[in-house]
Amino acid sequence: MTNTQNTKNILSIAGSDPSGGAGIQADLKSIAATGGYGMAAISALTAQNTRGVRSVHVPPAGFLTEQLNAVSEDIAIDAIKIGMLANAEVINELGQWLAGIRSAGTGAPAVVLDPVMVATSGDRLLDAESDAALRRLFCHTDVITPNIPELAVLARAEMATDWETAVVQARGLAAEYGVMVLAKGGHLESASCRDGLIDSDGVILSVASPRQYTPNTHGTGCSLSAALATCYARTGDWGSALLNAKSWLAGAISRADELSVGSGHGPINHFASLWDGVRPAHPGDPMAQWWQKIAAIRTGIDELDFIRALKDGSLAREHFEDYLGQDALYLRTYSQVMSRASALAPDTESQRFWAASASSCLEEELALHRGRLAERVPEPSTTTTAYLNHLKASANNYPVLIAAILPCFWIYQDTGSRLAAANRQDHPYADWLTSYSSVEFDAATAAAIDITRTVHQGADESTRTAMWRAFEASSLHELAFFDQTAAPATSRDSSAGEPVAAG
Ligand SMILES: Nc1ncnc2c1ncn2[C@@H]1O[C@H](COP(=O)(O)OP(=O)(O)OP(=O)(O)O)[C@@H](O)[C@H]1O
Ligand SMILES: Cc1ncc(CO)c(N)n1
Repeated sequence: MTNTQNTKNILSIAGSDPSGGAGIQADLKSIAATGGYGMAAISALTAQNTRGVRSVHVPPAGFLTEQLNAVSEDIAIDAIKIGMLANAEVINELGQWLAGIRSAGTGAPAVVLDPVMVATSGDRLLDAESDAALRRLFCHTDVITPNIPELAVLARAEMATDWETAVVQARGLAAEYGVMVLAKGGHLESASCRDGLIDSDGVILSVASPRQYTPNTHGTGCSLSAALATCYARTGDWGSALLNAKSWLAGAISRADELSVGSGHGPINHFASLWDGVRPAHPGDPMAQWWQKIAAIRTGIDELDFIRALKDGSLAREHFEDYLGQDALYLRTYSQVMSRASALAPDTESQRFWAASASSCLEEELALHRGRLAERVPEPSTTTTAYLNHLKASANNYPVLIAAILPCFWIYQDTGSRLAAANRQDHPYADWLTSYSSVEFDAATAAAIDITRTVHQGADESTRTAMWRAFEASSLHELAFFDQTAAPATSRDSSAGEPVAAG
Protein backbone atom coordinates (compact mmCIF):
# COMPACT_ATOMS: atom_id res chain seq x y z
CA MET A 1 0.00 0.00 0.00
CA THR A 2 1.38 3.45 -0.91
CA ASN A 3 0.65 6.63 0.98
CA THR A 4 -0.14 9.36 -1.52
CA GLN A 5 -0.95 11.95 1.14
CA ASN A 6 1.48 14.55 2.43
CA THR A 7 1.23 13.32 5.99
CA LYS A 8 3.48 10.41 6.84
CA ASN A 9 2.70 7.30 8.89
CA ILE A 10 5.57 6.08 11.05
CA LEU A 11 5.58 2.73 12.84
CA SER A 12 7.66 2.14 15.97
CA ILE A 13 8.42 -1.51 16.75
CA ALA A 14 9.91 -1.31 20.23
CA GLY A 15 9.59 -2.00 23.93
CA SER A 16 7.33 -0.14 26.31
CA ASP A 17 8.72 2.16 29.01
CA PRO A 18 5.88 2.92 31.45
CA SER A 19 7.75 6.00 32.74
CA GLY A 20 7.30 7.52 29.28
CA GLY A 21 10.88 8.57 28.51
CA ALA A 22 12.18 5.75 26.31
CA GLY A 23 10.81 2.95 24.09
CA ILE A 24 7.54 3.31 22.22
CA GLN A 25 6.44 6.16 24.47
CA ALA A 26 9.50 8.23 23.47
CA ASP A 27 9.08 7.17 19.86
CA LEU A 28 5.45 8.28 19.63
CA LYS A 29 6.33 11.66 21.15
CA SER A 30 9.32 12.09 18.83
CA ILE A 31 7.32 11.12 15.74
CA ALA A 32 4.58 13.60 16.64
CA ALA A 33 7.09 16.34 17.53
CA THR A 34 8.85 16.00 14.17
CA GLY A 35 5.69 15.96 12.10
CA GLY A 36 4.56 12.35 11.59
CA TYR A 37 1.58 10.18 12.53
CA GLY A 38 2.88 7.67 15.08
CA MET A 39 1.96 3.99 15.44
CA ALA A 40 3.47 1.40 17.78
CA ALA A 41 3.73 -2.40 17.82
CA ILE A 42 5.08 -3.55 21.19
CA SER A 43 7.93 -6.06 21.11
CA ALA A 44 8.49 -6.21 24.89
CA LEU A 45 7.17 -4.69 28.10
CA THR A 46 9.59 -3.37 30.66
CA ALA A 47 8.97 -2.38 34.26
CA GLN A 48 11.28 0.62 34.51
CA ASN A 49 11.48 4.18 35.68
CA THR A 50 14.05 6.98 35.50
CA ARG A 51 16.31 4.98 37.85
CA GLY A 52 16.55 1.80 35.81
CA VAL A 53 14.93 -1.34 34.35
CA ARG A 54 13.45 -3.74 36.92
CA SER A 55 12.16 -6.53 34.68
CA VAL A 56 11.16 -7.40 31.13
CA HIS A 57 8.16 -9.37 29.88
CA VAL A 58 8.25 -10.61 26.30
CA PRO A 59 4.88 -11.42 24.69
CA PRO A 60 4.89 -14.45 22.32
CA ALA A 61 6.79 -13.64 19.10
CA GLY A 62 3.75 -14.59 17.04
CA PHE A 63 1.76 -11.84 18.73
CA LEU A 64 4.21 -9.23 17.46
CA THR A 65 3.56 -10.51 13.94
CA GLU A 66 -0.19 -10.24 14.58
CA GLN A 67 0.22 -6.60 15.56
CA LEU A 68 2.40 -5.90 12.52
CA ASN A 69 -0.02 -7.58 10.10
CA ALA A 70 -2.99 -5.74 11.60
CA VAL A 71 -1.24 -2.45 10.92
CA SER A 72 0.28 -3.19 7.51
CA GLU A 73 -2.88 -4.81 6.05
CA ASP A 74 -4.78 -1.59 6.69
CA ILE A 75 -2.35 1.34 6.79
CA ALA A 76 0.36 2.56 4.41
CA ILE A 77 3.58 2.68 6.43
CA ASP A 78 6.10 5.31 5.27
CA ALA A 79 8.92 4.53 7.68
CA ILE A 80 9.69 2.11 10.49
CA LYS A 81 11.80 2.60 13.58
CA ILE A 82 12.91 -0.57 15.38
CA GLY A 83 14.04 -0.46 19.01
CA MET A 84 14.34 -3.07 21.76
CA LEU A 85 14.06 -6.68 20.60
CA ALA A 86 14.33 -9.07 23.52
CA ASN A 87 15.24 -12.47 22.04
CA ALA A 88 16.18 -14.36 18.87
CA GLU A 89 12.65 -15.66 18.29
CA VAL A 90 11.21 -12.14 18.22
CA ILE A 91 14.03 -10.93 15.97
CA ASN A 92 13.52 -13.82 13.51
CA GLU A 93 9.73 -13.26 13.35
CA LEU A 94 10.31 -9.58 12.70
CA GLY A 95 12.89 -10.44 10.02
CA GLN A 96 10.32 -12.52 8.14
CA TRP A 97 7.70 -9.79 8.30
CA LEU A 98 10.21 -7.14 7.20
CA ALA A 99 11.39 -9.28 4.28
CA GLY A 100 7.79 -9.51 3.09
CA ILE A 101 6.98 -5.84 3.42
CA ARG A 102 10.28 -4.67 1.90
CA SER A 103 9.93 -6.98 -1.11
CA ALA A 104 7.14 -4.66 -2.31
CA GLY A 105 9.88 -2.48 -3.96
CA THR A 106 8.79 1.12 -4.56
CA GLY A 107 6.70 2.39 -1.72
CA ALA A 108 8.35 0.01 0.74
CA PRO A 109 8.95 1.77 4.05
CA ALA A 110 12.40 3.02 5.05
CA VAL A 111 13.73 1.25 8.14
CA VAL A 112 15.86 2.72 10.95
CA LEU A 113 17.11 0.18 13.50
CA ASP A 114 18.34 1.28 16.93
CA PRO A 115 20.18 -1.80 18.21
CA VAL A 116 19.41 -1.80 21.93
CA MET A 117 22.19 -4.22 22.99
CA VAL A 118 24.03 -2.75 25.96
CA ALA A 119 22.42 -1.53 29.20
CA THR A 120 23.42 1.81 30.71
CA SER A 121 25.34 -0.26 33.31
CA GLY A 122 27.49 -1.61 30.45
CA ASP A 123 25.97 -5.13 30.62
CA ARG A 124 25.28 -6.96 27.35
CA LEU A 125 21.50 -7.38 26.92
CA LEU A 126 21.47 -9.89 24.07
CA ASP A 127 22.76 -13.49 24.16
CA ALA A 128 24.93 -14.84 21.33
CA GLU A 129 21.96 -16.30 19.40
CA SER A 130 20.07 -12.98 19.52
CA ASP A 131 23.22 -11.08 18.56
CA ALA A 132 23.56 -13.23 15.42
CA ALA A 133 19.83 -12.86 14.61
CA LEU A 134 20.08 -9.08 14.98
CA ARG A 135 22.95 -8.93 12.50
CA ARG A 136 20.78 -10.86 9.99
CA LEU A 137 18.12 -8.19 10.39
CA PHE A 138 20.48 -5.49 9.08
CA CYS A 139 19.88 -6.53 5.47
CA HIS A 140 16.25 -5.40 5.87
CA THR A 141 17.21 -1.95 7.18
CA ASP A 142 18.50 1.33 5.72
CA VAL A 143 20.21 2.84 8.76
CA ILE A 144 21.39 1.40 12.07
CA THR A 145 22.01 3.77 14.99
CA PRO A 146 24.34 2.12 17.56
CA ASN A 147 25.73 4.14 20.44
CA ILE A 148 29.48 3.89 21.17
CA PRO A 149 29.31 0.66 23.29
CA GLU A 150 26.95 -0.99 20.78
CA LEU A 151 29.16 0.06 17.89
CA ALA A 152 32.10 -1.67 19.60
CA VAL A 153 30.13 -4.89 20.14
CA LEU A 154 28.93 -4.91 16.53
CA ALA A 155 32.39 -4.09 15.16
CA ARG A 156 33.94 -6.71 17.51
CA ALA A 157 36.37 -4.03 18.69
CA GLU A 158 37.39 -2.07 21.77
CA MET A 159 35.06 0.77 22.69
CA ALA A 160 36.00 3.95 20.79
CA THR A 161 37.21 6.84 22.94
CA ASP A 162 37.40 9.37 20.10
CA TRP A 163 35.27 10.30 17.10
CA GLU A 164 37.81 9.15 14.48
CA THR A 165 37.81 5.59 15.89
CA ALA A 166 34.01 5.55 15.98
CA VAL A 167 33.97 6.52 12.29
CA VAL A 168 36.40 3.71 11.39
CA GLN A 169 34.24 1.16 13.24
CA ALA A 170 31.04 2.48 11.66
CA ARG A 171 32.59 2.38 8.21
CA GLY A 172 33.64 -1.25 8.69
CA LEU A 173 30.14 -2.14 9.84
CA ALA A 174 28.57 -0.34 6.87
CA ALA A 175 30.81 -2.30 4.50
CA GLU A 176 30.15 -5.64 6.22
CA TYR A 177 26.36 -5.35 6.23
CA GLY A 178 25.61 -2.99 3.33
CA VAL A 179 23.77 -0.48 5.55
CA MET A 180 24.29 3.13 6.53
CA VAL A 181 25.45 3.59 10.12
CA LEU A 182 24.56 6.62 12.22
CA ALA A 183 27.47 6.80 14.67
CA LYS A 184 26.52 8.79 17.79
CA GLY A 185 29.00 10.64 19.96
CA GLY A 186 26.81 10.96 23.06
CA HIS A 187 29.01 8.53 25.03
CA LEU A 188 32.33 10.21 24.14
CA GLU A 189 33.85 12.76 26.50
CA SER A 190 33.95 15.68 24.08
CA ALA A 191 32.41 19.12 24.65
CA SER A 192 30.17 18.63 21.63
CA CYS A 193 28.02 15.65 20.69
CA ARG A 194 28.74 14.71 17.10
CA ASP A 195 26.66 12.25 15.06
CA GLY A 196 27.63 11.09 11.58
CA LEU A 197 25.87 9.22 8.82
CA ILE A 198 28.43 6.80 7.44
CA ASP A 199 28.52 4.31 4.58
CA SER A 200 31.28 2.06 3.30
CA ASP A 201 32.96 5.03 1.56
CA GLY A 202 33.10 7.17 4.72
CA VAL A 203 31.18 10.02 6.32
CA ILE A 204 28.23 11.24 4.24
CA LEU A 205 27.31 14.01 6.67
CA SER A 206 28.14 14.75 10.28
CA VAL A 207 26.52 17.25 12.61
CA ALA A 208 27.42 18.33 16.13
CA SER A 209 25.57 20.06 18.94
CA PRO A 210 26.99 21.35 22.24
CA ARG A 211 26.97 18.78 25.04
CA GLN A 212 24.26 19.61 27.58
CA TYR A 213 25.29 19.06 31.17
CA THR A 214 22.06 17.52 32.39
CA PRO A 215 21.25 14.17 34.02
CA ASN A 216 18.05 14.09 31.97
CA THR A 217 19.02 12.21 28.82
CA HIS A 218 16.89 9.07 29.28
CA GLY A 219 15.65 7.93 25.87
CA THR A 220 17.80 10.21 23.68
CA GLY A 221 18.76 7.28 21.43
CA CYS A 222 15.14 6.10 21.03
CA SER A 223 14.02 9.66 20.34
CA LEU A 224 16.72 10.35 17.76
CA SER A 225 16.08 7.17 15.74
CA ALA A 226 12.31 7.76 15.70
CA ALA A 227 12.84 11.39 14.65
CA LEU A 228 15.28 10.30 11.93
CA ALA A 229 12.74 7.84 10.47
CA THR A 230 10.05 10.54 10.54
CA CYS A 231 12.21 13.26 9.00
CA TYR A 232 13.33 10.86 6.26
CA ALA A 233 9.72 9.97 5.44
CA ARG A 234 8.99 13.69 5.16
CA THR A 235 12.05 14.78 3.14
CA GLY A 236 13.17 11.65 1.26
CA ASP A 237 16.79 12.58 2.03
CA TRP A 238 18.88 11.04 4.82
CA GLY A 239 21.20 14.06 5.19
CA SER A 240 18.29 16.50 5.61
CA ALA A 241 16.61 14.03 7.94
CA LEU A 242 19.70 13.94 10.18
CA LEU A 243 20.00 17.76 10.24
CA ASN A 244 16.34 18.17 11.14
CA ALA A 245 16.20 15.34 13.67
CA LYS A 246 19.41 16.46 15.40
CA SER A 247 18.34 20.09 15.56
CA TRP A 248 15.01 19.10 17.13
CA LEU A 249 16.70 16.68 19.55
CA ALA A 250 19.27 19.27 20.71
CA GLY A 251 16.38 21.60 21.61
CA ALA A 252 14.51 18.82 23.44
CA ILE A 253 17.63 17.91 25.48
CA SER A 254 18.42 21.56 26.25
CA ARG A 255 14.93 21.98 27.74
CA ALA A 256 14.84 18.59 29.59
CA ASP A 257 15.38 20.21 32.98
CA GLU A 258 12.08 22.12 32.65
CA LEU A 259 10.22 18.82 33.23
CA SER A 260 10.15 17.20 36.66
CA VAL A 261 9.85 13.47 36.06
CA GLY A 262 11.43 11.08 38.57
CA SER A 263 14.61 11.22 40.63
CA GLY A 264 17.01 9.44 38.26
CA HIS A 265 17.79 10.15 34.61
CA GLY A 266 14.67 12.03 33.53
CA PRO A 267 13.28 12.24 29.99
CA ILE A 268 13.99 14.89 27.40
CA ASN A 269 11.40 17.60 26.68
CA HIS A 270 9.92 16.36 23.40
CA PHE A 271 7.37 19.15 22.96
CA ALA A 272 9.20 22.13 24.51
CA SER A 273 8.90 24.33 21.43
CA LEU A 274 5.25 23.39 20.82
CA TRP A 275 4.34 24.21 24.41
CA ASP A 276 5.96 27.63 24.05
CA GLY A 277 3.44 28.39 21.34
CA VAL A 278 0.33 27.22 23.15
CA ARG A 279 1.16 27.96 26.76
CA PRO A 280 3.01 31.03 28.02
CA ALA A 281 5.88 30.17 30.37
CA HIS A 282 3.97 31.79 33.23
CA PRO A 283 0.28 32.64 32.81
CA GLY A 284 -0.09 36.42 33.06
CA ASP A 285 3.62 36.78 32.26
CA PRO A 286 4.13 40.27 30.76
CA MET A 287 6.71 38.91 28.31
CA ALA A 288 4.20 36.32 27.04
CA GLN A 289 1.69 39.16 26.64
CA TRP A 290 4.17 41.25 24.64
CA TRP A 291 4.85 38.20 22.45
CA GLN A 292 1.13 37.73 21.91
CA LYS A 293 0.64 41.40 21.07
CA ILE A 294 3.22 41.22 18.25
CA ALA A 295 1.62 38.03 16.80
CA ALA A 296 0.54 39.90 13.64
CA ILE A 297 4.06 41.25 13.11
CA ARG A 298 5.48 37.74 13.52
CA THR A 299 3.01 36.29 11.03
CA GLY A 300 3.90 39.16 8.69
CA ILE A 301 7.57 38.16 8.87
CA ASP A 302 6.81 34.48 8.19
CA GLU A 303 4.78 35.45 5.14
CA LEU A 304 7.38 37.78 3.56
CA ASP A 305 8.54 36.72 0.11
CA PHE A 306 12.09 37.06 1.38
CA ILE A 307 11.58 34.60 4.27
CA ARG A 308 9.61 32.15 2.13
CA ALA A 309 12.34 32.18 -0.54
CA LEU A 310 15.12 31.87 2.05
CA LYS A 311 13.26 28.88 3.46
CA ASP A 312 12.70 27.02 0.20
CA GLY A 313 16.08 27.97 -1.27
CA SER A 314 14.72 29.95 -4.23
CA LEU A 315 16.19 33.26 -2.95
CA ALA A 316 18.56 34.72 -5.55
CA ARG A 317 22.18 34.81 -4.39
CA GLU A 318 22.53 38.59 -4.84
CA HIS A 319 19.44 39.21 -2.71
CA PHE A 320 20.80 36.92 -0.03
CA GLU A 321 24.06 38.87 -0.08
CA ASP A 322 22.22 42.20 0.04
CA TYR A 323 20.56 40.95 3.18
CA LEU A 324 23.85 39.77 4.71
CA GLY A 325 25.44 43.15 3.95
CA GLN A 326 22.73 45.05 5.78
CA ASP A 327 22.77 42.51 8.58
CA ALA A 328 26.54 42.92 9.03
CA LEU A 329 26.12 46.69 9.28
CA TYR A 330 23.26 46.30 11.69
CA LEU A 331 25.13 43.87 13.95
CA ARG A 332 28.12 46.15 14.27
CA THR A 333 25.99 48.87 15.92
CA TYR A 334 23.76 46.34 17.67
CA SER A 335 26.87 45.06 19.43
CA GLN A 336 27.71 48.62 20.60
CA VAL A 337 24.16 49.04 21.88
CA MET A 338 24.49 45.81 23.90
CA SER A 339 27.81 47.07 25.32
CA ARG A 340 25.91 50.19 26.39
CA ALA A 341 23.28 47.96 28.09
CA SER A 342 26.15 46.21 29.88
CA ALA A 343 27.46 49.59 31.12
CA LEU A 344 24.00 50.56 32.43
CA ALA A 345 23.07 47.15 33.92
CA PRO A 346 22.33 47.30 37.66
CA ASP A 347 23.77 43.87 38.53
CA THR A 348 26.90 41.92 37.58
CA GLU A 349 24.99 39.00 36.11
CA SER A 350 23.11 41.22 33.59
CA GLN A 351 26.27 43.25 32.96
CA ARG A 352 28.11 40.04 32.09
CA PHE A 353 25.26 38.78 29.90
CA TRP A 354 25.07 41.93 27.74
CA ALA A 355 28.86 42.16 27.45
CA ALA A 356 29.11 38.50 26.42
CA SER A 357 26.26 38.96 23.93
CA ALA A 358 27.93 42.06 22.47
CA SER A 359 31.14 40.13 22.08
CA SER A 360 29.69 36.98 20.52
CA CYS A 361 27.54 39.15 18.23
CA LEU A 362 30.72 40.77 16.88
CA GLU A 363 32.90 37.69 16.79
CA GLU A 364 30.63 35.01 15.41
CA GLU A 365 28.18 36.88 13.25
CA LEU A 366 30.60 39.30 11.66
CA ALA A 367 33.13 36.56 10.99
CA LEU A 368 30.43 34.62 9.17
CA HIS A 369 29.29 37.66 7.22
CA ARG A 370 32.81 38.72 6.31
CA GLY A 371 33.54 35.26 4.98
CA ARG A 372 30.51 35.40 2.77
CA LEU A 373 30.66 39.01 1.72
CA ALA A 374 34.39 39.00 1.02
CA GLU A 375 34.71 42.47 2.57
CA ARG A 376 32.04 43.85 0.24
CA VAL A 377 30.24 45.76 3.00
CA PRO A 378 27.62 48.13 1.55
CA GLU A 379 26.23 51.46 2.74
CA PRO A 380 23.44 51.19 5.31
CA SER A 381 19.96 51.41 3.81
CA THR A 382 17.48 53.87 5.30
CA THR A 383 15.63 50.87 6.81
CA THR A 384 18.78 49.71 8.60
CA THR A 385 19.58 53.27 9.69
CA ALA A 386 16.05 53.78 11.04
CA TYR A 387 16.26 50.60 13.15
CA LEU A 388 19.69 51.58 14.51
CA ASN A 389 18.54 55.13 15.29
CA HIS A 390 15.64 53.68 17.26
CA LEU A 391 18.06 51.54 19.32
CA LYS A 392 20.47 54.44 19.88
CA ALA A 393 17.61 56.73 20.94
CA SER A 394 16.99 54.44 23.94
CA ALA A 395 20.63 54.32 25.00
CA ASN A 396 20.25 56.41 28.15
CA ASN A 397 17.42 54.43 29.71
CA TYR A 398 18.31 50.84 30.66
CA PRO A 399 14.77 49.37 30.89
CA VAL A 400 13.75 50.91 27.56
CA LEU A 401 17.07 49.99 25.94
CA ILE A 402 16.82 46.27 26.77
CA ALA A 403 13.18 46.19 25.67
CA ALA A 404 14.34 47.64 22.32
CA ILE A 405 17.16 45.08 22.10
CA LEU A 406 14.94 42.06 22.83
CA PRO A 407 13.10 41.56 19.48
CA CYS A 408 16.38 41.01 17.64
CA PHE A 409 17.02 38.02 19.93
CA TRP A 410 13.50 36.71 20.15
CA ILE A 411 12.22 37.16 16.59
CA TYR A 412 15.54 35.99 15.15
CA GLN A 413 15.46 32.86 17.35
CA ASP A 414 11.81 32.14 16.55
CA THR A 415 12.18 32.67 12.79
CA GLY A 416 15.50 30.80 12.87
CA SER A 417 13.99 27.67 14.40
CA ARG A 418 11.53 27.40 11.51
CA LEU A 419 14.17 28.17 8.90
CA ALA A 420 16.47 25.51 10.41
CA ALA A 421 13.64 22.98 10.35
CA ALA A 422 13.28 23.56 6.59
CA ASN A 423 16.98 22.87 6.01
CA ARG A 424 18.08 20.08 3.70
CA GLN A 425 21.42 18.83 2.44
CA ASP A 426 21.15 20.40 -1.03
CA HIS A 427 19.76 23.73 0.23
CA PRO A 428 21.85 26.54 -1.33
CA TYR A 429 22.08 28.27 2.07
CA ALA A 430 22.30 25.09 4.19
CA ASP A 431 25.21 26.18 6.39
CA TRP A 432 23.67 29.61 6.94
CA LEU A 433 20.38 28.01 8.01
CA THR A 434 22.27 25.67 10.36
CA SER A 435 24.02 28.60 12.02
CA TYR A 436 20.73 30.51 12.19
CA SER A 437 19.48 28.19 14.93
CA SER A 438 21.54 26.90 17.83
CA VAL A 439 20.99 25.78 21.38
CA GLU A 440 23.38 28.51 22.61
CA PHE A 441 21.30 31.18 20.90
CA ASP A 442 18.11 29.63 22.31
CA ALA A 443 19.64 29.87 25.80
CA ALA A 444 20.80 33.47 25.24
CA THR A 445 17.29 34.42 24.05
CA ALA A 446 15.73 32.84 27.14
CA ALA A 447 18.21 34.79 29.33
CA ALA A 448 17.46 38.10 27.55
CA ILE A 449 13.72 37.52 28.10
CA ASP A 450 14.30 36.70 31.79
CA ILE A 451 16.39 39.84 32.36
CA THR A 452 13.78 42.02 30.64
CA ARG A 453 10.98 40.40 32.66
CA THR A 454 12.77 41.10 35.94
CA VAL A 455 13.40 44.75 35.04
CA HIS A 456 9.75 45.09 33.93
CA GLN A 457 8.56 43.71 37.29
CA GLY A 458 10.51 46.36 39.17
CA ALA A 459 9.55 49.26 36.87
CA ASP A 460 6.85 51.91 37.42
CA GLU A 461 3.85 52.13 35.13
CA SER A 462 5.20 54.81 32.78
CA THR A 463 8.50 52.95 32.35
CA ARG A 464 6.56 49.75 31.59
CA THR A 465 4.63 51.58 28.88
CA ALA A 466 7.86 53.00 27.42
CA MET A 467 9.39 49.49 27.48
CA TRP A 468 6.46 48.00 25.58
CA ARG A 469 6.57 50.80 22.98
CA ALA A 470 10.30 50.25 22.44
CA PHE A 471 9.74 46.49 22.09
CA GLU A 472 6.88 46.95 19.63
CA ALA A 473 8.81 49.52 17.59
CA SER A 474 11.83 47.18 17.32
CA SER A 475 9.53 44.34 16.24
CA LEU A 476 8.21 46.53 13.43
CA HIS A 477 11.79 47.42 12.48
CA GLU A 478 12.54 43.65 12.34
CA LEU A 479 9.67 43.20 9.86
CA ALA A 480 10.89 46.12 7.74
CA PHE A 481 14.45 44.82 7.92
CA PHE A 482 13.55 41.40 6.50
CA ASP A 483 11.33 43.07 3.91
CA GLN A 484 13.92 45.51 2.59
CA THR A 485 15.72 43.13 0.27
CA ALA A 486 14.41 43.14 -3.29
CA ALA A 487 11.66 40.62 -4.08
CA PRO A 488 13.27 37.25 -4.76
CA ALA A 489 13.78 35.96 -8.26
CA THR A 490 12.14 32.63 -8.97
CA SER A 491 15.22 31.27 -10.71
CA ARG A 492 18.16 30.43 -8.44
CA ASP A 493 20.84 31.51 -10.88
CA SER A 494 19.11 34.65 -12.08
CA SER A 495 21.73 37.35 -12.44
CA ALA A 496 19.26 40.22 -12.78
CA GLY A 497 20.32 41.56 -9.41
CA GLU A 498 18.23 44.45 -8.20
CA PRO A 499 19.78 47.10 -5.97
CA VAL A 500 19.09 46.97 -2.27
CA ALA A 501 15.72 48.53 -1.64
CA ALA A 502 16.40 51.72 0.25
CA GLY A 503 13.61 51.29 2.80
N1 LIG B 1 24.48 15.37 27.03
C1 LIG B 1 24.10 15.50 25.77
N2 LIG B 1 23.97 16.72 25.21
C2 LIG B 1 23.59 16.87 23.92
N3 LIG B 1 23.33 15.83 23.11
C3 LIG B 1 23.44 14.58 23.60
C4 LIG B 1 23.83 14.34 24.95
N4 LIG B 1 23.85 13.00 25.15
C5 LIG B 1 23.48 12.42 24.00
N5 LIG B 1 23.25 13.36 23.05
C6 LIG B 1 22.78 13.13 21.70
O1 LIG B 1 21.66 12.27 21.83
C7 LIG B 1 21.62 11.32 20.78
C8 LIG B 1 21.68 9.91 21.33
O2 LIG B 1 23.03 9.62 21.57
P1 LIG B 1 23.61 8.54 22.54
O3 LIG B 1 24.96 8.25 22.05
O4 LIG B 1 23.47 8.99 23.96
O5 LIG B 1 22.62 7.33 22.26
P2 LIG B 1 22.08 6.19 23.17
O6 LIG B 1 23.10 5.78 24.18
O7 LIG B 1 21.58 5.17 22.23
O8 LIG B 1 20.89 6.88 23.93
P3 LIG B 1 20.08 6.33 25.21
O9 LIG B 1 20.57 7.17 26.36
O10 LIG B 1 18.67 6.57 24.90
O11 LIG B 1 20.39 4.86 25.33
C9 LIG B 1 22.78 11.70 19.87
O12 LIG B 1 22.31 12.64 18.90
C10 LIG B 1 23.75 12.37 20.81
O13 LIG B 1 24.64 13.19 20.11
C1 LIG C 1 11.77 -0.01 26.25
C2 LIG C 1 13.12 0.61 26.17
N1 LIG C 1 13.75 0.66 24.98
C3 LIG C 1 14.97 1.23 24.89
C4 LIG C 1 15.61 1.75 26.01
C5 LIG C 1 16.99 2.37 25.89
O1 LIG C 1 16.99 3.70 26.22
C6 LIG C 1 14.91 1.67 27.24
N2 LIG C 1 15.46 2.16 28.39
N3 LIG C 1 13.69 1.09 27.29
